[in-house]
Amino acid sequence: MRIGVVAYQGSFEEHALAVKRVFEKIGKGEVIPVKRPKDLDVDALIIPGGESTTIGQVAQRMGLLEPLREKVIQGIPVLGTCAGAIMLSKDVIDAKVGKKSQPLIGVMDSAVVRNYYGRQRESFEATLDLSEIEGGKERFVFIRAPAITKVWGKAKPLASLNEVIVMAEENQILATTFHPELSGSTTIHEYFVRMVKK
Ligand SMILES: NC(=O)CC[C@H](N)C(=O)O
Repeated sequence: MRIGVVAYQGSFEEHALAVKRVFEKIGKGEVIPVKRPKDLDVDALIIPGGESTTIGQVAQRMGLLEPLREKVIQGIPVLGTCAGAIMLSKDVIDAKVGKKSQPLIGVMDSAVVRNYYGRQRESFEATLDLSEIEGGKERFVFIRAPAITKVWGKAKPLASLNEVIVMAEENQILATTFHPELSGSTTIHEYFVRMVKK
């Protein structure tokens, strides 16, 4: 199994490490940094947290955005965390400035509000109940996190925090508003690898 991690900006190295830890457990697998369309020869993709405007603009400039969107539409499994979840969502607004145009993949039936938690709580830790993906209660970090304010169609919520959706999936798309790659736990990455195997 080859998992590609979009590697322009943000926490792509931490994602690569988390995936490598899962691959060590199951005995095989390769992590590929994805920067150009030619890097897209992979079985699954991760779009990391960072700054969604930056990741989107660089992806557009590198000619990656269109082929990436094509791949996701064709059904490649994809995990988007934080900025990655923003990139995947169809409906994106910023908590402060509202609608603002930015390059997106825009395929998931979800509405996202960027920087939802505002200034005081720009970054915080919270305990999440992962029972929907056969996990327990774990602590995760939220960094200037968005919120998934709505899902529709085939998208369904997998975890919430104070009634705000923090993890959702739609077919082979998995989105989290928090940073599983910074938690030291590999529960989310293991779940994603199981999705890829299906
Ligand atoms: N940690 C993150 O990925 C933050 C996301 C960032 N606030 C954005 O809107 O793109």
